Amino acid sequence: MSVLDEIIDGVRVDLAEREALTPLDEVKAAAHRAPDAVDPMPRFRAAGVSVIAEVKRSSPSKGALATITDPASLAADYEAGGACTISVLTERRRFGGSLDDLRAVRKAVSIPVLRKDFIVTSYQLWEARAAGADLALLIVAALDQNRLEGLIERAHSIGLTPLVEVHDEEEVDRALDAGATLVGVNARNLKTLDVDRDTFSRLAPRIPDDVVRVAESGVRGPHDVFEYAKQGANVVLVGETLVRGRDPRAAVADLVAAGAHPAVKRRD
Ligand SMILES: O=P(O)(O)OC[C@@H](O)[C@@H](O)c1c[nH]c2ccccc12
Repeated sequence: MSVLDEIIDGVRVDLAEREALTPLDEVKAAAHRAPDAVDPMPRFRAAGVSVIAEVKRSSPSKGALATITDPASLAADYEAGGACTISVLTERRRFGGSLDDLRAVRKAVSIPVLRKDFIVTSYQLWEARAAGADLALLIVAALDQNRLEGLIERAHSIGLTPLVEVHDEEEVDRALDAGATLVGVNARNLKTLDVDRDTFSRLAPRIPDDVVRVAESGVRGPHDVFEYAKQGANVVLVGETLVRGRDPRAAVADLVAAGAHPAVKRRD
């Protein structure tokens, strides 16, 4: 069984508990009461490379990364540093996250918020919206094609922008076939946890220009942002480097400055 399979087994157990506690109708009602979602796509399509900064306590590959006592203030620092979106890991067992973290972050920032989790049912999309998320991650490797298409449609229908994550050529094709307009290329293989920073440059040419491309994982600093920019990224998603650093606001600002460098391709 791959790491991804193990994570998803745990996610399904936790999900069943929440479903038993809160019927879908209640989650939907809460989602309808939430303020309207913000569309992140115009910012992602703007000139330069924008930064999604992630609130991440632990990871399956490295264990505990940082003691984040106040996710809301970390997210506020990210926003002050110029992040255009905040990603919040809500998976509990391996990443130490929760929907409470997402709700706290939502209250603290005015930029869009992404629910980063292993989403396998529309219940989790409704939960995301009810907690105030604007985007939700959908991992192609975790979903068959029917389910992927269904979840992309459902996300749009409730106002969430789906970030569709891929790691190889076949997954890119599946994401595009399913209608993804925001595609994340994860340098980390979720089945083995290995990072290969050449993944983005290999897959980017397969992704048409009208689709927004996000380079995910393994960004160590401004140099990597610059490299991904040259390879055609519109957005970078950064977790570990930011939560481990001493000054998250300055660290985000450095990445944002690299993404706004005049040598970085401008999109009109
Ligand atoms: O901490 P990093 O290497 O900067 O990576 C962030 C992000 O890309 C990573 O957390 C991630 C990408 N895709 C995922 C899917 C599930 C959980 C986590 C992830």
